Order: sequence, then structure tokens, then C-alpha cells
Amino acid sequence: MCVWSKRKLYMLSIKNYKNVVNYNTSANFKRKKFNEIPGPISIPVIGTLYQYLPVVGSYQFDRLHRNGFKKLSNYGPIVREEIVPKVNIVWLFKPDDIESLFRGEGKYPQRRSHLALEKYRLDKPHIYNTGGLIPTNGPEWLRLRSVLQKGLSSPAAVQNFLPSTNDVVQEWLLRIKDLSQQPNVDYLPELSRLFLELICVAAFDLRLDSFSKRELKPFSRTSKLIQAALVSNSSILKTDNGPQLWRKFDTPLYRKLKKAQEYMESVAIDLLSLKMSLFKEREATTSLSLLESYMSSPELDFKDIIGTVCDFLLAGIDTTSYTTSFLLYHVAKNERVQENLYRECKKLLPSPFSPITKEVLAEAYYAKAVLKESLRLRPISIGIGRILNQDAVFSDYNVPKGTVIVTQNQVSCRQEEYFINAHEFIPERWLKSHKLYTQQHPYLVLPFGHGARSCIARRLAIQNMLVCLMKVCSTFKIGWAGKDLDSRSLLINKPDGPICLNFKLRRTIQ
Ligand code: HEM
Repeated sequence: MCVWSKRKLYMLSIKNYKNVVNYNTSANFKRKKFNEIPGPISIPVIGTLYQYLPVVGSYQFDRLHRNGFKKLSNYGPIVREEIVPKVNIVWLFKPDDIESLFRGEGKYPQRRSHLALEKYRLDKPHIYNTGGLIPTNGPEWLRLRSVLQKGLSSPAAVQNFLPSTNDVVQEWLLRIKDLSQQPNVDYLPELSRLFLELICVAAFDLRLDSFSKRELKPFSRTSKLIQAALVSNSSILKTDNGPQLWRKFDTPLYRKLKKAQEYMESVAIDLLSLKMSLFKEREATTSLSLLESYMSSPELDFKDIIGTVCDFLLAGIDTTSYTTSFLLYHVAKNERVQENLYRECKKLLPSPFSPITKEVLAEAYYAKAVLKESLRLRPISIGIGRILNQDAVFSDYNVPKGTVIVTQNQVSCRQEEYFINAHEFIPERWLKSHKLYTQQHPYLVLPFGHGARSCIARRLAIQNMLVCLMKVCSTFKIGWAGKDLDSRSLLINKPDGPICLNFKLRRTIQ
């Protein structure tokens, strides 16, 4: 057959295909019903919980991304599941559906998460006004969010934190240098200390001295805070998804969450009281820190601020330390990427003490591509959860208002239909000047969520991680001595093994 006739046949087949699509989307086309959405069979009383039982079940609560891959391949890009009977969850994999979800979320995007934490706080009206920013929905969420985001959303506001961030990271490098002489170190606790210190210095303008001898002890304030954040985060997914017996009595898991929150709350009250006493004494001429701006806001009272300090401690430590663990893991395992990164860092930071400024960050194209690629492969969240505020249509299925939707960006970001060599770590795919660059669907890579309810500290978290990445890579050559990592889902994705990095000094830092 000649080339021309082959081409004619191809054009003809495209025309026929288009006709089918047009036919389906014509006015006569009937939308499919909600209960026709494919998914695992739900059994009365136990729903699909049997699927999560060890040995007999296909899914695991602590491997949500693996469940997601299975669901996509067994049922297609939209899946309905009743983990708890009569509570429907719809999993969305297609970026077009994810886009429709966010476009329709309205003024009060709602999430169904951190339910037990919300109960804990609402049971203590003498300490908290609300369940806090993370679990609260509706007008009360908007009231808090509008005030709290003021000092965090503009690039200029976040760049103000750079000098103190540089100081903390520089200090942390000395600890890493000392530790690098010891064998078999797990660097995850070290990253948790770093990001606890960074969140406190930026958000509260307070140092906790997390790397001091006193604080490194197991029962110090910072050690207990890091533990309290971990225990709380590990309880949330289980209390959200199970039969919610904790609403009736204090289950062992709820007791653990309560104890961890009581500790966090006591630290929050101490920090806030300290800040208030210093605030009264300080000169009125110096500019306000983030916490001070909350304290002087007429729209917030003491109880709102306690909840906020707790939320920041809860959301600020594990998110960034897990993400940075994966980031350093990928860099350590990719010699070529690490050398490119080192070249860029050396050019932008001529001395080991050169500060990272906003100008440096603006030029750090490769470092930003490395971070973006790591977030594509290893987001801390499988996707984004919403409760539908209005009836919607996804992949031609009607979905009623009130349904819980969870997007599956982590799984979609590893599909060959969207990314060539989707499982590989290739930062160049994000560099506009590189031949591997391709324009991506804007609703595929969403590690910080999307829209009005997206991560309030996105800019700060990115800035902190870039400073850490650039400082580490300009100072050390890093290697990997552990097993290959995957994610374990503890509400957020935690590396499923220790962070076995090794560090060789490239230039002197003392
Ligand atoms: C790598 C770091 C981080 C990642 C990947 C991350 C990711 C996320 C995601 C996916 C959400 C949900 C967004 C949505 O529903 O659309 C979220 C919400 C939130 N994050 Fe982060 N986060 C990070 C760091 C932080 C830090 C450092 C803080 C605190 C200082 C923080 C505070 C919050 C809060 C308070 C919310 C709830 C916002 C709301 O409901 O209005 N996050 N984050």
C-alpha cells in the first residue's frame, strides 16, 4: 500500500472516531448514573473494609498509592468505593476531571479530614474557638484563612524569612558534618529538627535551639514535639477512615492523639505567652513578625492563635522533612543530577557562607527543577480531598453534592500517557530550554493542593527546602547507603525506610 493511501485511511479513521465522540456528547447522550461508577464491591455492614484486611484483602491502608495503581488498572480513571457503608468516596485519576473538581469548588472548598482532631479541639472551648484551619469548613474556615494567609502568601513576605533561614541551615550543616563521621545514621530525625527550627523561626520568630546538646536528648521539648507531631499525623488517617467509635468513647488511638495534642498545646501556650510578654516590651518601630501580626490583628483572639500555632507545628514538621528526605534520596542516587546541581550551586554561592538571597533563588533553575521532579514522584499526599459543594459530572458520571472526592495525582503523575519514562527522576523535563521539556496539564502535579484551600505555607516550604538543598549540595557530596525507598501512608507519605545518606565534605564550613 502506498504512503498516500495509508495516510488517507488514517485520516478517515480519525474522522470516524470524531463522529463517535460527537455522537456521545450530543444532546441525546444520557449521563451515567452515580452507582454505575466502577469500583470494589461493597458488602452490607462492612463496606469495602474487607479489602484492607491483611492476607485476604487487595489493599493496604498504609500503601494508598499502591491501592491507587491497582484501582486504576482494575476499574479505570474514576472509581467509587464505600470503605465505610453508605459513605461514598470517588477517586479521580484524570487531570480533566481534577480540573472540573477545582473549578467548581466555590467560595468555601470543603475537606473531610482530621475529624478526631476537630473533636478534640471542639471539646475544649476554653482553649480553642474552632477545630483549627485544617479541619474547619465553611465561613469559619474563610474567616481564619483570610487573616492567617496575609503574611504567608506574597513572595516578598516569605523572602523576609531568608536571613534567619540561612542562619539556621548554616548551623545545621555543622551538625551534619559531625554526624557524617559516624556510621549508620538515620537522617530523618535530623531533618525533622531542621524543619521544626525553620518553622519556629519563620512563623513565630523564636529559636528552640533544636540542635543543642540539651535539645538532642530524647525527653527534651523539641524531641517531644517532633514525637507529638508524628503520633498525631499517624492517628489521623485511621480515625478518619474507621467506624469512628472515638466519637462515643476514648479508644486507644484517640487517647494517643489526645496525649500528643495536649503536649503540643502546652508548648503552643508557652510560646505564645513568651511572645506576648516580649511583644509588650519591644520597640514599636521594628517590623512585626508573623506571629506578632496575628497577635495584633483585631480579627483573631488568643484562642484562634493557639489553634494556629498548633496547626503550624502539626503541619510544618513532617511534611517538609519527609519531602526533603525523598529529595536528598533522589539526588544522592543520581550522580549526573547531583553534579549539575553542584555546578549551579557553586556558581551562585561562591563561598561556603554565601547567603541564599532572593536573587540567588531567582537564578536557581536547576535546583527548582530538581525539587519539582521530586515532588512529582514523591508528593507527601496521594492527592487532594474535597467534599462536593454541588452536583457535578466527572468522566460522564453524575456525582451528587456531599460526595467525598479524592484526586489521585500521585498515581497519575507516574503514567506514561502524561510523562515519558514516568517512573524516572529527570529534572530536565521541567527546564523550558531543554529538549525534554513538554507542556504539562496544569492539574497533574499538585503537591500543595490547589485553589483557595491549598497549602497556606507553600511558598515558605518551597523556600526552606531550596535553601536546604542548595546549601547541602554546595557543601557535601552526598551518597545513598540504604535500600530503595517507597512511601508509607500515615496520612502523609513517609519514606518506608531510614534515610541512610552519607556526606563527604566538598568545602570547609568552619
Ligand atoms: C513540603 C511541604 C508541604 C507540602 C507538600 C504541603 C502540602 C499540603 C497540602 C497538599 C495541603 C492540602 C491542600 C488542599 O486541600 O488543596 C496542605 C494544607 C495545609 N498546609 Fe501544607 N504542605 C507543606 C508544608 C506546610 C507547612 C510548612 C505548613 C505550616 C507552616 C503547612 C500548613 C498547612 C495548613 C495549615 C494547611 C491547611 C490549609 C487550609 O485548609 O486552608 N504546610 N498542605
